Amino acid sequence: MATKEVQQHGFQAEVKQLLDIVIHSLYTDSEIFVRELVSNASDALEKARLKQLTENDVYQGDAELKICITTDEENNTLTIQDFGIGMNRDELTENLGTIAHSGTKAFLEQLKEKNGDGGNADVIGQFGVGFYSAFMAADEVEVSTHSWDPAAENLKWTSDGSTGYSIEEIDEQARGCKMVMKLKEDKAEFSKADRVKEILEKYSNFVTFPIELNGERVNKVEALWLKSKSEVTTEQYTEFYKFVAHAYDEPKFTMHFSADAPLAINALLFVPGENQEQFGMGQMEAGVSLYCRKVLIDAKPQKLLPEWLRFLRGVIDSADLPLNISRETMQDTALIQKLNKLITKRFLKFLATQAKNEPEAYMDFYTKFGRFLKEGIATSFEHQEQLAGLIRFESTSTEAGTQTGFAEYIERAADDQEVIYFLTGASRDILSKGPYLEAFKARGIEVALFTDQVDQYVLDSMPEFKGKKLVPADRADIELDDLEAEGEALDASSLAALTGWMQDTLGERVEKVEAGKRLVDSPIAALAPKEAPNAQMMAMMKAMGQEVPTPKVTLEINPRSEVIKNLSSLQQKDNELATLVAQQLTDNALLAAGLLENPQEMVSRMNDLLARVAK
Ligand SMILES: Nc1ncnc2c1ncn2[C@@H]1O[C@H](COP(=O)(O)OP(=O)(O)OP(=O)(O)O)[C@@H](O)[C@H]1O
Repeated sequence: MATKEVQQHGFQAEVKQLLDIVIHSLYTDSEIFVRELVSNASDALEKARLKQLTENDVYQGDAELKICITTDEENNTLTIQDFGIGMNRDELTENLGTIAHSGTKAFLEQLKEKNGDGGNADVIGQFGVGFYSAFMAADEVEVSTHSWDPAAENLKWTSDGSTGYSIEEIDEQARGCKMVMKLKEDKAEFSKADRVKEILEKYSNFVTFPIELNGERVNKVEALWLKSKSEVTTEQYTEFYKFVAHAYDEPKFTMHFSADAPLAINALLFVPGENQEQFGMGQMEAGVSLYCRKVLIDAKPQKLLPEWLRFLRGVIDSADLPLNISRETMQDTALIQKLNKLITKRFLKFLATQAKNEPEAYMDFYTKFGRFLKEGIATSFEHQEQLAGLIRFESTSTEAGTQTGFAEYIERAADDQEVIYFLTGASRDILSKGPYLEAFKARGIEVALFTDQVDQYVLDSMPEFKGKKLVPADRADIELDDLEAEGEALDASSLAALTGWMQDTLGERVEKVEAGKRLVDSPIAALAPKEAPNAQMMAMMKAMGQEVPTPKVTLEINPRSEVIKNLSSLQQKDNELATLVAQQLTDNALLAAGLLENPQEMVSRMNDLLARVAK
């Protein structure tokens, strides 16, 4: 036959960078390349199985879905062959010449960030680098392949993992991929059957397809999720998690349950040990696969669970699903919606139990994954109440650093307290020093303190919890009981004169000035109107590039405060100085509320005031 053309290609720059890391500095544990390649083979087989269900014409449609591994000590090679989906020419270039998948990209970014402090090991532990890991053990890798598509060519991809690769057409190739690793001299261990068997048993026991090593079956196919809980050990769960999630950490929580009604479900779900989004690696992809009686329907179904549960990993198997369901039509079926609702409820109930029975583990989970629950509150009305019960926060009734929940808040509150008070801000310390809490403290009313940037947004989308309205403690319209306050107050007529004068003096700066009962120690507080966004919300809107007009506040003055009393008499004697003091008090109140727009003006006024005092 005629000689076939060999195409030469260069690697994308990122691939070169990755290969360099993989080959020179990455793993001491080079054995993991076997797992990476077997897991790719298993993915390819799952894709082939789906093609067989959905396509009329699949190349070698009756090929057995299995992985065959061969060791050759004499030639120092290891061969991993699958009869999966294979690759055509474009796919070879795309998949084995560039880095398109998120896992590896994220890995490179993390590495870039951490470079310099020598702390690569912890980053590396969290990722797999997929196919390219073959070059940890091999000088040269050959991938011979035929795609599922009958019209595709028989191809061979070859590379030494340095600058590029070649692709040539070959005569015959079974469907799937056959990877031949020409092992490095010092990696000859991987051409030994016993060594490879040991690795396969360690990592690939749960692979759902048969794995044969030199013709002998090595893995036990275990659909762990179909077993009963009592038959499964913690180690098995952990290994299974690592396999399905391509993870390297230990699961934080494992939820294994089955139900017969209203749907037949077997689910095995894991909360990972770490939240990858916390490492700034962009949004995670959904990671719970959908099976029907052990047959994979979709590895990453988008609507099987709400988006805010994208951190979950694992398997949901429902015998009620039609087997030949296609990905496109599956997403919106009533059945998927039912599964979604049912499993979400069940999982939230599971979390509530964890919170009760294992509060420490729950808090650790909450610290890492709490943002997802908040996202749920803001986007998923249906589960809001359940989610709200899982939210944790500090409050004026907890020690600094100790968190509580809404249910406990209600338990502690007086029977006639109809609402839940809260305050949002940058930190507990800042909130405690502000003017808003003192009125509540004086009356023994608990205020929940929220200090995460997203909290205001989240709380705005949650009007109540168990029938109790959520009320921000810095709003002007809060009515608190009268309190017998200590200290002599300014008399009524002076007070009326003072508020009137301040109102005129401050003009447009404020909505109104009034004497209030809520202040105990502070002379003055700026209260936001009921409907206005508060300071935290405004900061968030500004960060998102939105125009946010500063709301006009109501100033509440404390008639028992020394400054206020002095201001009242000063105003009679020295209107100019009194005006400076009133303006300054206003700025102080706005500053405490996080609403001060123009601090420069305040500084020059302060200097004026100081000059007068220091005379
Ligand atoms: N045995 C195979 N059969 C078919 N396609 C494969 C095979 N191995 C790899 N590929 C293709 O090459 C792509 C890149 O593989 P690689 O192992 O580098 O990353 P990945 O498996 O997508 O991601 P990761 O390993 O980070 O989870 C795969 O997404 C897949 O499309």
